Amino acid sequence: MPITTETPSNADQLPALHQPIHKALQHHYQTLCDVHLRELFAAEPQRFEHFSLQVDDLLLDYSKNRITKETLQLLIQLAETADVAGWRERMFQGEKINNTEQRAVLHTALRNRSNTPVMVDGENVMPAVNAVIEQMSAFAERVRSGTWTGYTGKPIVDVVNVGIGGSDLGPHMVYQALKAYRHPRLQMHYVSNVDGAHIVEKLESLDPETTLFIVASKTFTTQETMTNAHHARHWFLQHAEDDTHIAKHFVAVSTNREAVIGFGIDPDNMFGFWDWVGGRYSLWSAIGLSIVLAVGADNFTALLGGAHTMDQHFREAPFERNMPVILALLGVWYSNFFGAESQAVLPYDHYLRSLPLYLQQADMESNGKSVDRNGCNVDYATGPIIWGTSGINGQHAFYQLIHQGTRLIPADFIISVTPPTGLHEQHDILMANFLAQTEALMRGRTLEETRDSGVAPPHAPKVFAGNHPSNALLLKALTPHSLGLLIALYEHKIFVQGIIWNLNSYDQWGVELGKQLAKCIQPELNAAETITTHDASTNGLINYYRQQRAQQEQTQG
Ligand SMILES: O=P(O)(O)OC[C@H]1O[C@](O)(CO)[C@@H](O)[C@@H]1O
Repeated sequence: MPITTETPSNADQLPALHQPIHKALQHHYQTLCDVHLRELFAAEPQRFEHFSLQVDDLLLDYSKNRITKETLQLLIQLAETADVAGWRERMFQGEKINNTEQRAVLHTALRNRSNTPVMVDGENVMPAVNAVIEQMSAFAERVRSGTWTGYTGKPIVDVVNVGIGGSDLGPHMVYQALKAYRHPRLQMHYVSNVDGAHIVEKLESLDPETTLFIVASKTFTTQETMTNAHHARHWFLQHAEDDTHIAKHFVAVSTNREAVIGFGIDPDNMFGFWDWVGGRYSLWSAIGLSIVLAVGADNFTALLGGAHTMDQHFREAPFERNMPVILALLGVWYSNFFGAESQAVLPYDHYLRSLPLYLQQADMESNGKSVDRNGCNVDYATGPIIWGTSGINGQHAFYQLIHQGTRLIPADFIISVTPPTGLHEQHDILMANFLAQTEALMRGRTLEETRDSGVAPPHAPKVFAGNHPSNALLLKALTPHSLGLLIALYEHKIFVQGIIWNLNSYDQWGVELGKQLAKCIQPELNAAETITTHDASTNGLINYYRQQRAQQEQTQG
């Protein structure tokens, strides 16, 4: 039996991993865990056809996974047992599936290009969604055309997005990814860290006359963002002097109108969104304002369109042809049966270099949980550790461990067919490495093959066990549309895994405790008396810091 704090009386409410299907999968795992991928490929020459799937501009080849058709059938039964289809409908229809905060989860409404009504508390949210898109587009047009000017009449050149977590990672990643679509005059900057070095370094090169700040915060209370925003405001006023000029240089993106007004930003320059948009799912909302400024409304709409295409696919395709469902089930297979602890994300694309970072928040803040939606401790693995970096660079850093280390690390390899730069020779090298890595991980190299390959002895350290699973994701090209497809694919994968693990993927209580403690500790760093209210370690560190700082201040005079 599960180690739970509260055991639901109704067996139907038990997590899918406590239902008989789990036993069936465990049994199946025993029959497959020692089978090598080489054998699976040898037994099934049509494996690519059987285990690949295309959605619009995105191809997923999942044939290099340690699965058979039976595995998939059983995993699909697991998804059915968890009622993934029912939960999926509840999400799309605006039910409050975020049960700890009593909120709907409707990032899909933000990109609902078919504009069908989406109801929350009896109200269709689409008119409000469309109105904000209109507002962002009109504003972006003014900034891009140069008709929106700074306080001395010059067009805006630099835009600084001040935000953290979901109010930073998504827009920043998309801005990098869509470099080819950027406005030639406008440059976006992203300041997130409260470490003063981040904003100081950024402001060094900026001209207050031509800089626009977007203060991006869902709550408008996040300490890091508000501290940076106040610093930016102070810096700006040192130059502009008159605070009526703030209206031309500061805009806000938030759900908290009062706090925006309190900061001194004209509410006409506020772009709103709603509590049913989770921070890590918010790049499609007004949080994407820097994206609209950089690439224009049409390209932003194309990004939304790509995500909408994936939403429709996710909502309608049968599980056996459903890309997010398949990706999610493969992850569950490795986490809960093979004991894999992490998942590598390896984009072979310089412009997607921030995708692993973005997915770390999306996935780990969503499914990094050990209490399920019924308040019970789970006794199975949930969200994996997401990590990775851009391909080739990673090959020369950590791939050794993936190939020959002791851990099983499933990896997603991502690449575009068309290079964004037009440099075909380089792209072929990239592609060849992409393919070589997935092949090497899958095949490995036996002792005999190592000897025959002419490699000098000793041979044993040069043997590769292989049998390492990977997915290959190929975009036709990195466009706003295909990027939308890709991001939404991962969002829905996270959703499906959360349902199978019986989690609420849309709250994040785990980040709150540290925030609260920091608020207590901050004044203590400047207290006159020795601090004794914490554990010995924390007290010791606080007091060491206070003493050292006092000594340094004394020396500096
Ligand atoms: O947009 P806000 O409210 O400033 O929050 C920023 C981030 O802080 C968190 O609440 C915790 O890291 C994230 O979920 C969120 O994306």
